[in-house]
Amino acid sequence: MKIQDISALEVLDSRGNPTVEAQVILEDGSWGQAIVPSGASTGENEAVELRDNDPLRYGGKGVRQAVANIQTQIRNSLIQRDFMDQSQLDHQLIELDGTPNKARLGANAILAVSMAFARAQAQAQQLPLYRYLQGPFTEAVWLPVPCMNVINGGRHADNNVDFQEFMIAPHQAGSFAEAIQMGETVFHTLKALLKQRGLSTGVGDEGGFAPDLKANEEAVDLILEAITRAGYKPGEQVSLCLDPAASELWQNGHYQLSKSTGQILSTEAMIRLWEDWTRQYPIVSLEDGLGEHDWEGWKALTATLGHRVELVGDDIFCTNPALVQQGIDQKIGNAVLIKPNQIGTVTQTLDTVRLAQQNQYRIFISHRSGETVDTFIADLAVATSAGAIKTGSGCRGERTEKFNQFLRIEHRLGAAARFAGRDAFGQ
Ligand SMILES: C=C(OP(=O)(O)O)C(=O)O
Ligand SMILES: [Mg+2]
Repeated sequence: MKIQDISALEVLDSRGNPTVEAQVILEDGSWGQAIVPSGASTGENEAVELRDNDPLRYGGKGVRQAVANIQTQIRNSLIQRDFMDQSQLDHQLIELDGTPNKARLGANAILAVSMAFARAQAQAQQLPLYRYLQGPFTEAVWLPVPCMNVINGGRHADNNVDFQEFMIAPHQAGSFAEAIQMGETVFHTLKALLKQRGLSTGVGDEGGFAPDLKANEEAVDLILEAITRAGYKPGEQVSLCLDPAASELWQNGHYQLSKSTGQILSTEAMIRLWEDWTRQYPIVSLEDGLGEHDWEGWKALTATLGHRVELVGDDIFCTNPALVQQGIDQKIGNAVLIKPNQIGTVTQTLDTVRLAQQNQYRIFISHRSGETVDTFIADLAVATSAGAIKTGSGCRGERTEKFNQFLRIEHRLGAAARFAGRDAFGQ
């Protein structure tokens, strides 16, 4: 079926920065729309997010050029053409861009069109998006564990906590709906606990609380207490996932805890810290425990902890199949974080998922810290049978809308729905 029209406009993300929205209309009137998100603690090898650099508009963060690229070059090369499938469309976009990292047209422009086309095709084929995206994957009936980021630090909050994300994983649930209820109960209990301790209940970029604390460990202690007070057993019903986003701490070959004590740690000291934390606390998943340049450190971390903890690569892999392949070859990590805008098309995102799964690496689907109410990643998680998703926590609409989409999918699947549970972390 031919593409009849493509359009785009500049809209806003949850940080109030511009981002790209695209619409694709097919000749039968089927229609798809999508908005791309934006990261703050980005990996160096991510596909290029095109910004205008005009200091008089949004401090240089406008995306008018990316929008113009959709309305002119991309539109001209796609309309009145018939694409057999998602892959053909995406490869046309990659070819048109002509660079290895989508620097010419912008990954934000390309991904918005790729996602909008997927939605239009799903509508034309009368399929829910998760079924359209399912492709050669196993049956799309698995709902992931919602890993809710309840304390924010690092680049995502103006507090004194160095590590970026402290998440709860309510894995001992019978359904996604029950997991959300458990997670929200802990979230609200944590709020009451912070209030009682005289700590701030203001939230960071991803909806988790962002208090100033005595030490990074206090974040974990508070969450464990909230889990217990909420009536759950830490480690049995609700465990922890961390994303310290260690690339952000990396300075001159060391890790610097500059928001708290200023302590400077070697790679070996960081590995020891994660060994201690994962023995002491019920941590099932550790993302970016070391930085993207520290491949030797990652090898040692994987050899030390990989048999008992999920080690997720975000900045080091950038959802890029070539980098994931290098990681597999060098035995780095055992799971891949999947963020479609790190690579820039739906097809390449699915390629990375497939490569990881074929090599027994788990996948963990992720939002960005700058989000919108677009729920594409929820359908992507079900389509790929991803065991886990992180999409913030309980009180910001752009995050809860993803939870709501999972609730809709679970409702729609009815008795066929399955909840991933603890297996999602290889435990
Ligand atoms: C979601 C993350 O943050 P950002 O979107 O800022 O990269 C992350 O680091 O995993
Ligand atoms: Mg990360």
